[in-house]
Amino acid sequence: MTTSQTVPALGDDPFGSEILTDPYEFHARLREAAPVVHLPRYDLLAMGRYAEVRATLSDWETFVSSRGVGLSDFGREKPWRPPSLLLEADPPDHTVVRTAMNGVISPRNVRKLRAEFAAAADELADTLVARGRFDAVTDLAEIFPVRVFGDAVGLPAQGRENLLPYGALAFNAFGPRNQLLTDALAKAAPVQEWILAHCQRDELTPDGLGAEVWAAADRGEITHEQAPLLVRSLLTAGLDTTVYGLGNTLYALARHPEQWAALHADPKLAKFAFDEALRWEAPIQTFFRTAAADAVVAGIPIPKDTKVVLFLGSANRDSRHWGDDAETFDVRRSAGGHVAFGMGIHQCVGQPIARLEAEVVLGAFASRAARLELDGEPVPKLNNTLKGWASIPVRVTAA
Ligand code: HEM
Ligand SMILES: C=Cc1ccc(C(=O)O)cc1
Repeated sequence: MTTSQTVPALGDDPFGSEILTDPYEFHARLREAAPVVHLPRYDLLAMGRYAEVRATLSDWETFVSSRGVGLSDFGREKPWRPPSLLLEADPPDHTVVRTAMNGVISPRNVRKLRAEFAAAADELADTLVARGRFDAVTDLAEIFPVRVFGDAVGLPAQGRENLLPYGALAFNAFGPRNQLLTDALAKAAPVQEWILAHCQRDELTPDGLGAEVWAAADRGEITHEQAPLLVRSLLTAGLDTTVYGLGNTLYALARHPEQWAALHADPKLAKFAFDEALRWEAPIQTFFRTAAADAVVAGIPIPKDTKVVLFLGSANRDSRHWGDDAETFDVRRSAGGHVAFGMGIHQCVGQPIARLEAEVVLGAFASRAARLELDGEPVPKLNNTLKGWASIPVRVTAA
């Protein structure tokens, strides 16, 4: 008897439109069924409970990333692009590159970004609060990160419209080759060309994070052949994630006016509101690992070469860890330990930048707007990996 014949099975398609739009009912059944569940549609083993997701993310030796962190097993299929030197690498190779990237996204380099990020946030908040009614995604969440992070990396102003489609392609590519991925691949060529061109030193400003990656190569921390791939990591992971993270945070706050009131009363809650929103609606819903050896999770055998899918969004709402009010959005909750940024050696290296963006944006709006409310039906934006919104009409009442 193989594991897939001994654990409960769920016939759902977690990459179908229904669950991508609203995953929470499926997550509840997944958590209830068992610590490890078989998804026969993709012949995957799935984990939806906090304890097992956290443990599997932390056990990088057994559950490896170098065979891909999506559905595709790089041990069996050619990746759609050269694998990431961070996300899709294991120690010791990963360790060297991650150490270099930790130096690029250092506290000192992030502190240097604060003034420009805050000025851009204040300018955007002044404009949008004066307007009174706007779209929290198209006027804010999709604008702010592209402006401030695009500048921080050192990209030219022209061509930035390639960034979000490239990220969407990369995140769709972690999933199955369904219509979402097929459509993204169909229009990928010009976008990929622009991205790869702008990983080169001479396309980046001399004082940005991209230049810092190339300077790490000059110091011998990484090779010059690796440098463009590391800049590609920044361009792949640094935009869509924060766009969805900001959008999801504003959605959560607009859906819970009493939570906005708490934030308006105390704008220092901004950091907590962001973490709680990431817990409550994780921008990245799933990541995969591959068992490099026979393993056991919660007493369940997981054979070597098995692909396991980890439902981060489900783990973040597991009442076994978060208590009976796990489904409640509460900015005063201590959401520390959530897995929206992952856990372990691959835990998000860009966290400090994502948090800085959220802190200055939420702080700028919280101090200017006494009320934030939905002003129409939000429209989901479907992606195999990312959960978030294409549009969130809101209206604000100036303080
Ligand atoms: C709200 C925003 C963000 C979210 C939710 C997020 C989420 C994540 C998650 C879940 C991982 C772990 C992947 C795994 O375990 O396989 C990760 C890794 C990573 N993130 Fe983020 N991220 C965000 C923002 C950023 C930003 C702004 C950057 C760039 C500055 C970035 C760069 C990276 C990189 C390079 C990795 C790979 C790290 C490694 O494998 O060692 N992320 N992120
Ligand atoms: C968290 C997502 C993510 C996507 C791509 C990369 C990369 O390309 O290195 C890293 C993280």
